[in-house]
Amino acid sequence: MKSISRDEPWDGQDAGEQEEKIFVTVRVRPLNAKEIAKNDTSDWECVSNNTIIYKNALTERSMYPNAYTFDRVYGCDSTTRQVYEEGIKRVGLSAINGFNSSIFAYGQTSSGKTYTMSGVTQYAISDIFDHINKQDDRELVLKFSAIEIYNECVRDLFSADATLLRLLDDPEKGTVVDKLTEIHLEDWTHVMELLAVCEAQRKIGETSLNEMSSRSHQIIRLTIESSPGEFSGIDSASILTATVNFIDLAGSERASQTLSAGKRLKEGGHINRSLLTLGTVIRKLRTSAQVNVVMSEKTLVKQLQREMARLEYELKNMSGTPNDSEAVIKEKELQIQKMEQEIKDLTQERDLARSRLDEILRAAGVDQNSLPWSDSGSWDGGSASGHFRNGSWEGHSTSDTSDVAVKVKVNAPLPPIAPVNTYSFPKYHKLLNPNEDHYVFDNITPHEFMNQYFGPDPTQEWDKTSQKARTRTDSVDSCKVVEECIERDEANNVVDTHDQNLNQNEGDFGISHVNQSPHSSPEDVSNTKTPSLTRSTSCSGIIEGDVSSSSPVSEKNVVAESKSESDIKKLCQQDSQRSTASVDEKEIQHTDGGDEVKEGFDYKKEWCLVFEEQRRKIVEFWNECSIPLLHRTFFLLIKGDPSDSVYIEVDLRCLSFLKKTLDDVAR
Ligand SMILES: Nc1ncnc2c1ncn2[C@@H]1O[C@H](COP(=O)(O)OP(=O)(O)OP(=O)(O)O)[C@@H](O)[C@H]1O
Repeated sequence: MKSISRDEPWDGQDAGEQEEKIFVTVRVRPLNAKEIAKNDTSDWECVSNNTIIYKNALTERSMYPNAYTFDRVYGCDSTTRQVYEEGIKRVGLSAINGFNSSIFAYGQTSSGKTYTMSGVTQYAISDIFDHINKQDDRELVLKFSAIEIYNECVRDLFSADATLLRLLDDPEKGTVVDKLTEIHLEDWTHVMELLAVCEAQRKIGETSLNEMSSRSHQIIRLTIESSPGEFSGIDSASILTATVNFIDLAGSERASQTLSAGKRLKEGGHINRSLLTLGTVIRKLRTSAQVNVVMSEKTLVKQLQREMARLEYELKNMSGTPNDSEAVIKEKELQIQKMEQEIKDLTQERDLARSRLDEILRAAGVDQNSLPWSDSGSWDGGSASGHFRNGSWEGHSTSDTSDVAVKVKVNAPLPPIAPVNTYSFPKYHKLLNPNEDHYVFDNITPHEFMNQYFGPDPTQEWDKTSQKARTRTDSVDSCKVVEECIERDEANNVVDTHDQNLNQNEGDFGISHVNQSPHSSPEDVSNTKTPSLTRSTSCSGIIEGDVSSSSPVSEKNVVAESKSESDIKKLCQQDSQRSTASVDEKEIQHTDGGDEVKEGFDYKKEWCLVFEEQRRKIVEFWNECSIPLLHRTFFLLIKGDPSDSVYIEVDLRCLSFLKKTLDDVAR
């Protein structure tokens, strides 16, 4: 049972003082004779004045709450008088004060709507009559009309013929029923007669659930016209009108339960559809969405349009403040809007970064003329300067104690994962800082540069993998050779300022000075001697120095063939001249004696593993971040050449940064 009341007040009442409210009550019908005979029990129980619980926790309903709260609930021992007095009366009588109001009975078939509504209607009209009799300053006229909506058709319950009525839109009154009979109420006996006619005229039918089931929606409308009394002195033209609707809706029903077929089934379809529409319209009114025109065309909704408008007002202005759930929904909507905006901004930033990166890579390829985009998996040689040369990697290694640079030439390709101070990015450097010959960017190493601009290295985890791969005995051996060579040079005090200059000017594209890096620490230094570092592992035991040609390389050989400082200088110069020489990956060249030591380190295998892992990760990121196809095509250029590792790393960092940002936003 639902009652609504609101409209213009009269009798000098202030609308603001009037409480506008939707009052919802529930009444439980007692078991009928049939149900008692079947030993049925009621599933519902009123546990307080406003809470009702569902006792039978069937699996079907286990998803739903079992306690419901309303303005008022009434058990099966309640009387209609009680139901009327404790809530509905105030709403019904509000029409006397100029407030339009409606009293709905809504519920499942055979739940007792007609039983309760007929009683409520009588009590309300009776009370209105009483009030009119007491009123002396205004003249009140009561008009009575009744319609039923049956199978989407409107019928006048006081019309002799069965002519269907049309609904018209009046600019002032809203929806009106054309040619509807309105009867002036004379007295209480007259009321009872009219109510009896309505009952007799209304379509009822027998279903398995209700012998006298209402098959139509019934609306009894009582219109109260108030005009100033003969001696009131107020302008007689000011007639005020208010209406109260008593709406007994047909009950919703399941065809399976009502066992309806044929005509009953058709009626049931109309009833359910119209009730569904009514519910949808009310729900939409609440969310301030515009009610669909098609829905408004439904007869029941159209007829109740004024009530709908009032309902909308009530729902939106409930006690002046939105209820909790509405506030939460609004808050969430705002959050969603904000997040959508953030995602939009981030997407733009990402696209911008992507296009810049693409430009950089393109430009780098043009400038260097040496991008290894060939299937051969190795560098072609050519004009590559600085760090990469003829498929080799060159750099200077220094000890933090002596600052002596020992030039190391590595024939093996650059391993894919480079720890701190081991990568160099001549291409980026040249592009971003073309006037500088050194990779150092405001005194930061390329790796720091990468960290600064592309975020932390997402491949740190893979370092472990690659480290594992590199901890093979042969790698260890080869690294030992490098370390021993360095130590040997230190021991021989081959310190020369010229060499230092040489180191700074020529070789810094390679290994950065450990003691120059802000991140350098004793640990870093010691790390440079572990096989896990790129410098060591990628050396593949190839040292431009006095390394014995015998294999495995022994300490003895290294010591015996240590270089003098002039030798080192010479080596550096030779190296820089030999920029176009082709070098076999698996050969070790001794520049002094021309001896060749062949090593069988298969770094390609390792690289393949790591490359596969990186590629997998990149594809993962693509999918997680919904990277556009255009960007993905960039990866087609990466054929798995170890020297591509720098591009892969850049890509990974960008993607991981993007992923992290998106995750943060999502959180
Ligand atoms: N509170 C009540 N006390 C006693 N009997 C009741 C009560 N409510 C309903 N009944 C009885 O239950 C039966 C069904 O009631 P009613 O016809 O009012 O249901 P309804 O909801 O209008 O059904 P429908 O939607 O099918 O028209 C009737 O016989 C009615 O007398």
